[in-house]
Amino acid sequence: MANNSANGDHQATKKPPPTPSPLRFSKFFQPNMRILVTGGAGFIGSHLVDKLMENEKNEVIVADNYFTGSKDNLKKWIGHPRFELIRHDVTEPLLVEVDQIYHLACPASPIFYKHNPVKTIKTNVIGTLNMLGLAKRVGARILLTSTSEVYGDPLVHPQPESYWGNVNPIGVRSCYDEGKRVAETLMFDYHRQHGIEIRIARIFNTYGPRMNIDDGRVVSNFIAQALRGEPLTVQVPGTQTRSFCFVSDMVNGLIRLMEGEQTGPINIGNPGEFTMIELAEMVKELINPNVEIKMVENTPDDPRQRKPDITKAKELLGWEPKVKLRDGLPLMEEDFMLRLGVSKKK
Ligand SMILES: NC(=O)c1ccc[n+]([C@@H]2O[C@H](COP(=O)([O-])OP(=O)(O)OC[C@H]3O[C@@H](n4cnc5c(N)ncnc54)[C@H](O)[C@@H]3O)[C@@H](O)[C@H]2O)c1
Ligand SMILES: O=C(O)[C@H]1O[C@H](OP(=O)(O)OP(=O)(O)OC[C@H]2O[C@@H](n3ccc(=O)[nH]c3=O)[C@H](O)[C@@H]2O)[C@H](O)[C@@H](O)[C@@H]1O
Repeated sequence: MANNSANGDHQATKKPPPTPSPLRFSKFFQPNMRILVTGGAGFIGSHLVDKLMENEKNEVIVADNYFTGSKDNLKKWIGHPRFELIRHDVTEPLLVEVDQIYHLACPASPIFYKHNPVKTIKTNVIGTLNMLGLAKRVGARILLTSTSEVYGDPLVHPQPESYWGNVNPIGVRSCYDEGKRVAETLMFDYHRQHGIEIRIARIFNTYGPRMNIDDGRVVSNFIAQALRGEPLTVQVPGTQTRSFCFVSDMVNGLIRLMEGEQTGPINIGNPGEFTMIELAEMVKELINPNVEIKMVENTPDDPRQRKPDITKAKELLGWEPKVKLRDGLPLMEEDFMLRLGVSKKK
């Protein structure tokens, strides 16, 4: 494992953070916490918005270009006095007055981020630069949703935050992996150079209701296939592993990180590790025992194993996931059946 002293030291910035709006300290006017969620119309973002809106002291602004997200995910909040939805691409500057920024905007599914790789890089680099510029101007705290893909095809297992990763810089996944690595670099440079309050979450595979049907990610693919009675497509060799975190656990982890004192990066994920064959067998057992499991071709640079070391999240945030994969998968079923217009096949 590479020695990564930088991971521990970056709290010690000399510069004071920029001053938040004077209203924050007003004696007579107590404003709500104004929170920007970029990518809030997407899968994780919309669940995060639901949770943030539960707190009556929060005002939530979502900025999203709807590339992989949808207004449907937010329909219960449209028209709510504490909620605003802006069609906006983060590669363009955004002028809003906020206290916190959850910066999620970025396609997450490999088929979407590979669809227009140059745009994916721009979203990660220029988009993060713009959101950091906004954080600097208004004195907001900013949280980046980075990814376990910064570890690439990891040579250390499970992956602690101190591991620097094994990433192909010129492969078809690089627009995402390297884009997020640059986004992390930008976060720390703004922190050290300008005193911005930053938080970095390294998210491991997350699943749950509202994932795009057929967006190519393995859990949504298998559930949709099982409900349609189609074969579950396990990409070879099938022994590659992933660790799957239910979305409600993820959202709690992100909020804890934002509210705490740690910059991160901190792994947020569920350490339960499964091969893709094991996942297919579980979906078959729980959703539709009549479907076949079919081996199909894989895509280049697919990481062979992935499992978070969540010691830091446990110790520093007091966070750990609660929902086991076996309990989480059935929680997606109803949402997928409704959207697919099918009933359970048994
Ligand atoms: N879901 C996972 O397993 C996972 C794992 C690691 C990291 N993440 C990160 O978490 C975040 C959310 O992931 P998700 O699974 O909800 O994905 P998602 O694709 O459902 O959501 C991403 C959202 O960002 C929006 N978006 C994309 N490009 C944009 C742009 N240029 N300007 C404005 N909006 C833009 C999309 O329209 C969508 O609403 C992403 O940053 C992703 O990299 C997710
Ligand atoms: O956790 C992460 O950091 C990243 O996880 C995902 O990346 P990946 O793990 O490759 O996600 P999937 O596309 O769901 O693939 C997982 C595994 O399932 C396999 N797979 C996928 C789809 C399928 O139909 N069958 C199948 O066996 C793939 O070969 C791969 O080994 C996404 O790239 C990002 O959302 C996220 O940043």
